[in-house]
Amino acid sequence: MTDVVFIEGLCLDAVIGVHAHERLAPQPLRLDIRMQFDTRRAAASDALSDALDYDAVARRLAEYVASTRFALVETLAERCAALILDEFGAERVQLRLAKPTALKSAAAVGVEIARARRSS
Ligand SMILES: Nc1nc2c(c(=O)[nH]1)N=C([C@H](O)[C@@H](O)CO)CN2
Repeated sequence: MTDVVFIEGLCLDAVIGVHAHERLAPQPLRLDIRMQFDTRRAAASDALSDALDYDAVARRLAEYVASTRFALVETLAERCAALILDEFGAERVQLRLAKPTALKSAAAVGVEIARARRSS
């Protein structure tokens, strides 16, 4: 089963970066998220309670990211992926975290990671 619930182009702001000027104010981030989740139950019931609610994920990430002040995109990406796996029951998550304004010479910089839920 490889059903995926995705969020494309989630725009969030965070204080993030290694340079002093990045510590002074939030900067824009773009997240692209693919969450592996069996969608058959939700499709059968047509009930949001059976789905991986991407609106709830987006709202929870916005709340969490706004509270962070990491140096590296790697750290924030890791924490966001863990939050999705732990709180929303996704089997796997692929997360791309980009800084569109960090480098004047680039359209964006960032990191892409893939993490799976650890079997207990
Ligand atoms: N692998 C990484 N390299 C760099 C990062 C990062 O988060 N991960 N961050 C910076 C600066 O904060 C840059 O984004 C702004 O000048 C440089 N390299």
